[in-house]
Amino acid sequence: EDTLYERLGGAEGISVVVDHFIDEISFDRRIYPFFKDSDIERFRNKFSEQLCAVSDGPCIYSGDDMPTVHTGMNISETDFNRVVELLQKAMADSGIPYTDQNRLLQRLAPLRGEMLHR
Ligand code: HEM
Repeated sequence: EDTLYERLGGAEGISVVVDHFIDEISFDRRIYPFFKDSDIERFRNKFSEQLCAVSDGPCIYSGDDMPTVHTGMNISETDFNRVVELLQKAMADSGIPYTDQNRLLQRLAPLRGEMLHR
């Protein structure tokens, strides 16, 4: 059986999704302000690594933990839902099938409590 990582297209597939995701963020009036002073190359790198790791790919996440990263941002449910929507859009635009989109989102969902209202 394929791993979710393989179903997403491996490193190449994830890199396409993350490019689309960063594009979506940069055009989004609600979410862009959170990122305006961020090092986007670092974000690209660490977020890709995290997607690889949670989808059972050959990566070990080397970024900071989720509470540390998102503390001080005061992220609301609406902000969180919007980011999920942008990631969904990025996956759809990358040709990831709907069921695989949902599989990935299900694996990220448990992290929600680590970033809200901090
Ligand atoms: C499931 C949802 C999310 C995941 C898996 C996630 C994951 C990550 C990861 C892996 C990083 C990079 C960490 C590092 O540099 O070591 C990061 C950074 C960041 N995230 Fe999230 N994130 C999520 C939701 C959100 C939301 C909802 C917002 C804001 C609305 C947000 C705003 C940011 C910002 C601004 C950075 C850059 C921080 C910096 O400049 O140092 N994230 N996130």
